[in-house]
Amino acid sequence: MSIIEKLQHKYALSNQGAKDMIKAFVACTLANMAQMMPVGMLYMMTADLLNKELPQNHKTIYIAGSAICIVLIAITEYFQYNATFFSTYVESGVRRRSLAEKLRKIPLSFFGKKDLADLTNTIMSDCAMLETASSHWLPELVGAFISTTLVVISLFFFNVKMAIAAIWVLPVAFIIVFTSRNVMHAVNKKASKYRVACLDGIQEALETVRDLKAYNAQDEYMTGLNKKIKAVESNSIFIEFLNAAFVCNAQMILKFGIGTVALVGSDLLIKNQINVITFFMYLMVVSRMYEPLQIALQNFSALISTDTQCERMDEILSHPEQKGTQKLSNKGYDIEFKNVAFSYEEGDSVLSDVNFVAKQGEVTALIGPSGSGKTTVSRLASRFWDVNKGSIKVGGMDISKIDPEKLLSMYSIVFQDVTLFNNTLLENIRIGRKEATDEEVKIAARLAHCEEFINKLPKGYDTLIGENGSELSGGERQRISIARAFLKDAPIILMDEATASLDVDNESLIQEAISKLIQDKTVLIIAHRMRTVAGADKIVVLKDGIVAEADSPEKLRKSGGIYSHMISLQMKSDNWKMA
Ligand SMILES: Nc1ncnc2c1ncn2[C@@H]1O[C@H](COP(=O)(O)OP(=O)(O)OP(=O)(O)O)[C@@H](O)[C@H]1O
Repeated sequence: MSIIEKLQHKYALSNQGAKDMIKAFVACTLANMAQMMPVGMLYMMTADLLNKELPQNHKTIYIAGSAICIVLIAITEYFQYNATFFSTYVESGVRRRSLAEKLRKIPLSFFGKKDLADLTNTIMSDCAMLETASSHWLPELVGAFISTTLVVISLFFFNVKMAIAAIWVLPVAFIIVFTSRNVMHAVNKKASKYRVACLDGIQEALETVRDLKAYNAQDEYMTGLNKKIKAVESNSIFIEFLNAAFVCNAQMILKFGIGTVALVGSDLLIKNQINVITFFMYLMVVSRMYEPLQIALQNFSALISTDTQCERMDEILSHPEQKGTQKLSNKGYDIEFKNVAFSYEEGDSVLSDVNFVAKQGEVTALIGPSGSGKTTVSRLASRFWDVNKGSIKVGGMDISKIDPEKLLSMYSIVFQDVTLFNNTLLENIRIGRKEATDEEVKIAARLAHCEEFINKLPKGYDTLIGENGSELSGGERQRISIARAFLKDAPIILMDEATASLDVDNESLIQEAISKLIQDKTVLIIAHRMRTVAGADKIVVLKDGIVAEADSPEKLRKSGGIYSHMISLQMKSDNWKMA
C-alpha cells in the first residue's frame, strides 16, 4: 500500500485529500525549518560579538539574512496555513458527502445494527475530529518530526556528546505517550458509547415528549437522561486527566534535555572540548527544538485518540455495498420467490423456504399471523435486504444482480409508516416522481382521494405540513403515500397495510382507485384485514417461515385451512365491534 493509499484508508480521505495532506507535511516541515534560521544567525553574531569585532561584510549578511528570515518565515507560514486549513475544509465536505453516498449503497441490514444517533455522531462529530486531525495534529506532528530529525543530524556534526545530551529525551517522551495508546483506546471507546447513549436519550426524549407528558413520566425519564449526561461528563473529565497525565509527564521529560545539555556542556567546556559559542548554540537550538516537540507530543496523544473515530468511520466505508447491473433484461414483471430463506440475526430464521409467484396483472395478498414475515417478504422483494438462500426474480431476472436504485425504479411502495417531509403538500406528493408537473401531482392526489382534505386547508396544495406530517391525521398521511404511488406509476406495486388507517368510506373509494391503477401491474399487498384481501386474485398465507397455503380466495375459503379460519375470526371480531 502506498503512503497515499494508507492515509486515504486511515483518515477516510479522498485521493486529492491524501495528496494535500502530504503537501501539509512539507509545509509544516518548511515552516519549522524557517523558524530555526534565526538561531544560525544568532550563533554567528554571538561569535562576532565575543571576538569584539563585527566585520562590515558580516553586518550586511546579518541585515540581509534577517530580511530573508522574515520573508521566508512569512512565506512558509502562509504556505502552511493554506495547506492545512483551506484544503482540509474542502476535504471535510468530501468526506461527509462520501459517507452519505456510502450509506445510500449499503444494505438496510447495516442500519438495523446501528442507531441513528450513532450514525449522526459519525457523520458530524467524528468527521469534525478528523478535520482537526488532518488540519493540525498530523501535519504539525510530521512537520516537527522531520524538522527535528534534520536538526538532530546537524547537531551530531558539531559534537556527538552534546547531541546525545540534547536528544535522549525525545524517544523517552514519545514512548511515554505511545504507551498510553491501549489505555486511551479503551477509554475512548467507552466515551463513544456514552456519547451515543446520551444522544439517543436526547433524541428519544424529543420524539416521545407527547407520550412522556401523557403518562406523567417526564421526571422519571429526565432522571435516566441525567444519568447518561453525567456519564459523558465524568468520562470526559477522566479522559482529560489521563491524557494530561501522560502528555505532561512526557513534556516534563523533554525539559530535562535542556538540563542535560547544560550539564554536559559545562563539563565539556571545563575540559576545553567545546568553546563557549558551541555551548551557547546548543542551548539555543535545544530550547528552540523542544518547542514544536511540546506541541507534537500533544498532537501525538490527540492522534492516538482519533483511532476510535477512524475505526468507526472505516466500519461504514469498508462495509460491502449492494451492487448490480443498471441494465434490465426482465421479461414482464412477475415476482417469483424460489426456496427463499432469510434471517435478520444469524440463527433466528424468519423465512425458511418460501415459494410463490406474484403474477403481473394480478393482486397477490400476503397474509399470516403477526410476525410470520409478511413485511419481511416485501422488504426482500424490493432488495432492502438480500436473501440468505434461494432467489427472487422479477420477470426472470434475479434481483440480487440488479442495482438497488434501478430495481426500485420498477416499484411503487406504500409503507406502513409514512414518512412526510416539512414541505408543501404538492412537494410531498411529488416525491413519487420528481419531474412530475403540478397537474400530474394533482391527478394522483385526486385518485388517492387526497383532494377532499387538501381543499379544506387554507393554502390547499401549497400548505406547509409540519415535520413528518405531524399536522395530518393518520388516514391523510396514508392517502398522500398512496398518491405518491399513483404518481410514480411503476409496474410493480408493494403495499404494506396501505389501508390500515382509513375509515370504511375512504377505504372503499381507495380500493376502487387502486383497482384502476393496478391494471396490468404486479401487486403485492400485505394486509391483516380480510376485507382488504377478499378482492385479491391470489392469497399467499405465510406461517412458520413457509407458504402454508396459496390459492384464490374462494378456493382457500372452501378448503377450511388457515385463511378460512382467519375469515371466521375476523367476522367474529367485526360482529363484536358492531354489538
Ligand atoms: N429489522 C429487524 N431486525 C430483526 N428482526 C426483525 C426486524 N424486522 C422484523 N423482525 C422480526 O422478523 C419477524 C417477522 O417480522 P415481520 O415484520 O416481517 O412480520 P409481519 O408478518 O409483517 O408482522 P406484523 O403483521 O405484526 O406486521 C418478527 O419476528 C420480527 O420481530
